[in-house]
Amino acid sequence: MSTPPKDQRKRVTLTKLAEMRALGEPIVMITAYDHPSALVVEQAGVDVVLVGDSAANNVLGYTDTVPVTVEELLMLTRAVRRGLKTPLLVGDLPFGSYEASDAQAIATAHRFVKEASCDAIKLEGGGASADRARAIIRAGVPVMGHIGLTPQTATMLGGYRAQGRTAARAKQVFDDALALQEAGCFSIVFEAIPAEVTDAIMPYLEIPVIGIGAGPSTDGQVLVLHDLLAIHDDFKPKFAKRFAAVKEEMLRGVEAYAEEVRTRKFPAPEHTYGIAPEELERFRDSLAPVEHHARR
Ligand SMILES: Nc1nc(=O)c2c([nH]1)NC[C@@H]1CN(c3ccc(C(=O)N[C@@H](CCC(=O)O)C(=O)O)cc3)CN21
Ligand SMILES: CC(C)C(=O)C(=O)O
Ligand SMILES: [Mg+2]
Repeated sequence: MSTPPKDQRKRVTLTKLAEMRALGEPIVMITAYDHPSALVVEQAGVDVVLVGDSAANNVLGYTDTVPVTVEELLMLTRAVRRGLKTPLLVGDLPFGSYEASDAQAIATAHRFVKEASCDAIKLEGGGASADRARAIIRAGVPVMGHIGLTPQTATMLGGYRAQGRTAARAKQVFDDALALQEAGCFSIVFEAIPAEVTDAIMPYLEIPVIGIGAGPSTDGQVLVLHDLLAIHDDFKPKFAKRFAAVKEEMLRGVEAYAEEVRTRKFPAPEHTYGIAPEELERFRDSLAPVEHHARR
């Protein structure tokens, strides 16, 4: 299916995502953390945009997603919102902003909707998170679940490792998926789960599943923008395919700029402002004679 021109696109709704699932049309989801990226993903015609808590490592320089705060993510999410018209915008609740109680979870979800105009929020985990998800949904905010490799609690999972690789752990993933569906989530992200395990779970789910390292049978795929564009070159899990080499291009550009400044090739006349000759002459006449030259 080709992407219609920008001005003809309709806003993506939860209903639209459910229809895409029913029709077997793959759902395209991507992260964005700033305004220029939002403009690019809007123009490319993606369906869902996540301002991931992965902004922590991808744009804020933290080593993992644990320290990023609600305030930090809200600032980035607002910047993305200003660039989006069509895709569904999902805010990612950071670690520590929803686990303590239903009241905490609802208050945080409402901030993402009221202060950054998110269409929905995402939170990590099955079990207890399913209760938090239910509470947020009852409070009027659509929730996307996220199971398998849940980076906020990676320490408890034994590090960044694929999940569901034994019969018992696969059953855990299955139970988590059903708990989130039962709680009323409109969609679930499956991260780093063997494709065969995903295949086996899919027939039990009625809501769109978006995979990242979960094989080809999910209803859609999500990747981190910085991974698929290679804006950095230090993150390469198995699922991260590179579709462009943006860091290389950025480096080339900055090196070329530095070189032209050092060789005085830049700025050229076309980058330089003029003044009418008579104005320049009057200006010069108004100056006292030059007494000494600092240089040149
Ligand atoms: N740039 C970026 N991309 C992401 O996908 C991402 C983030 N950042 N930050 C938050 C989390 C962290 N994620 C991660 C981090 C590491 C692996 C990783 O090293 N995976 C190993 C698994 C090895 C195994 O289980 O055998 C791999 O080789 O794929 C996977 C996902 C996913 N999220
Ligand atoms: C990878 C996606 C699902 C995510 O949660 C993030 O980027 O924060
Ligand atoms: Mg996340």
